[in-house]
Amino acid sequence: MNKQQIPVIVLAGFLGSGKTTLLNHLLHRSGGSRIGAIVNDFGSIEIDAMSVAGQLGDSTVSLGNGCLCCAVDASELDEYLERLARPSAGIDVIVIEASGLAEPQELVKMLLASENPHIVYGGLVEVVDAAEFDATRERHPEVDRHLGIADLVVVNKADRVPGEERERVLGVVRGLAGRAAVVSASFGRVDVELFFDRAPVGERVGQLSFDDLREGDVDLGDVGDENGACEDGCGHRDHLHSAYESLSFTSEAPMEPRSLMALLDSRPEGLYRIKGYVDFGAADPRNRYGVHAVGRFLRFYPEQWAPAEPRLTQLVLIGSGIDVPALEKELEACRTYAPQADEHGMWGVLRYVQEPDEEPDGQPDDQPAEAPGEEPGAER
Ligand SMILES: Nc1nc2c(ncn2[C@@H]2O[C@H](COP(=O)(O)OP(=O)(O)OP(=O)(O)O)[C@@H](O)[C@H]2O)c(=O)[nH]1
Repeated sequence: MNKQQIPVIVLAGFLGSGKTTLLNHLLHRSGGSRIGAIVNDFGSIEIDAMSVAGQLGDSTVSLGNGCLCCAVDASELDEYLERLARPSAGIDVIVIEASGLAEPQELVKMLLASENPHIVYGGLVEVVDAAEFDATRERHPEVDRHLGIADLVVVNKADRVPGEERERVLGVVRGLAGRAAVVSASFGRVDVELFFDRAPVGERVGQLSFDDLREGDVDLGDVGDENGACEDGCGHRDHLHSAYESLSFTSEAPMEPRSLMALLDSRPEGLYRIKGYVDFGAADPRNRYGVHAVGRFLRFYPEQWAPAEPRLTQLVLIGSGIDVPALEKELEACRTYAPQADEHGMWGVLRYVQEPDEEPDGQPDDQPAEAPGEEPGAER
């Protein structure tokens, strides 16, 4: 490897497996290394990019609204790589966080094909949600193929899976991952050296070529197949995202907590992933609520509004077989214009706020939220 070349690592994994959490861990624990991040959001509101520490700046860029694997040409990616790899940026390693529905081999191919002399492909890291692993594989057998081309697999959410079951999942993943290193983690807390120094650099990465990737190639011949082609007609009928739709919802009016909880508590099976931020207005004027749903798992994360931050609700909902217009109407119906909050309205939300002992370890720029109890109308 040319010393001047910056390794570019692809961070992939199914919806909600913990890619952004892991990227934030890397950013916080990078020591003297400077990480450039490219974040690819599936929805048109760039929630992942907003959740990345430091957010968008000279070292983090966002590529939103669709999977990078279906970019008609790779020029946008090249442009970002160029920007991050220029010597004046002082970047040591670049991490591309793929959307949760991206086809990793397409991203790897783009990197291998890049003519940018400053970068070199640095390996594929797949993040697996240990708690959802069986269900995800059942719905998407393609996941096995993704693990087969990985250089490092992080079996995340170990905290949600008891000992024996975790060992079983690790065993299955090891069987599928071939020669990749497999590590178990909670909240993406992996040894950072796995990324920057030791793995995923190694024989396997050195050998990965177009030929390796071709084995897992999909049939690109069926453009327009109504059961398979991507919305944008790229024809990648076997891509995970071909069966998924997303809804991006923004509201300037606050959300009424009881109505929103009624909607979330009865969300349809196919609505696998929800992420974003909610403004509950008078029910808790101090905090915005980060929200994450992954399968049946739901959590709210209160955090203080920044002083000049516009009070918006911004949500991305991703699912398969969902009725997008109906969901949008239901969300619109949750908006409230009432100046006073319902006294116990937040109870339903606070059930889903994580306990302190579930928290990932304190990160330098974590901003603790204050309980809404001090505000009129909000109680725990
Ligand atoms: N219990 C538990 N929750 C986790 C862990 N890692 C991440 N989470 C939570 O899982 C949810 C999704 O995490 P993200 O890091 O946003 O997942 P992602 O893979 O970036 O999601 P997409 O970009 O939508 O595919 C969040 O609520 C995280 O706090 C973990 O190890 N244990």
